[in-house]
Amino acid sequence: MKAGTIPGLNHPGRPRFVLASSSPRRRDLLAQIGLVPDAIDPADIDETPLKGELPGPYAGRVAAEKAAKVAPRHPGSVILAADTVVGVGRRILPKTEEPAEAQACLELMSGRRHKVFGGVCLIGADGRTWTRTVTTVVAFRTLGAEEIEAYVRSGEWKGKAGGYAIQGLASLFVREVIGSYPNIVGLPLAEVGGLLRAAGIDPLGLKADS
Ligand SMILES: Cc1cn([C@H]2C[C@H](O)[C@@H](COP(=O)(O)OP(=O)(O)OP(=O)(O)O)O2)c(=O)[nH]c1=O
Repeated sequence: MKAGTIPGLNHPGRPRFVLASSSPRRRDLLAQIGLVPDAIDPADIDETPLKGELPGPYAGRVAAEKAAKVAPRHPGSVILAADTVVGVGRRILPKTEEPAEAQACLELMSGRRHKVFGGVCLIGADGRTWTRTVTTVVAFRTLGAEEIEAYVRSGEWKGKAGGYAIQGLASLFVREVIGSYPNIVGLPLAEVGGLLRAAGIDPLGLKADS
């Protein structure tokens, strides 16, 4: 094997792999483990939380619904879908679209911990389905009003769960991360690697689990 190449993920004969996501972060995270999807087919579903739904179950449910929506369009393919949800206590924070929403999220998270729930759903070529939710705890330091204003002006929060993106300027706010870092960005890679292997797309070129 050539130095620096990743052996297993794109091996000939592996099942066709479809990423059911429009997120460039998810594409980048998969590229980090050497996996280039054969197709990208985002799922357009209603992401409204159910009445009283908690953030963890919500992340898993939405990921499963995204995968189930896309799977019939790709028979015989492996489908991966995900959903990233930020929760403070029992509350689900929005994917922020307006500056005032982002400001409210940052004020809420300032000086305290929140949880990022990464729901992932993988459907195998034979229709077997795995759904997992991975939790990462993130502690923000106390943020000044001017810092929050400056961050809101940056626009980096647009379309991001909880109104921030840890891979950018918001890294300045993070005092501590407990758990998977890539889960915050969009995919819990350790978990995803295990599921891919079970579905016959074997990271590191190991034999797939049966
Ligand atoms: C908390 C946080 C979220 N995010 C992003 C990841 C997700 O793209 C987004 C949450 O929205 P999602 O609904 O999980 O994903 P999406 O709408 O971007 O893409 P798709 O539904 O097609 O898969 O927030 C970051 O990029 N960095 C962060 O630190």
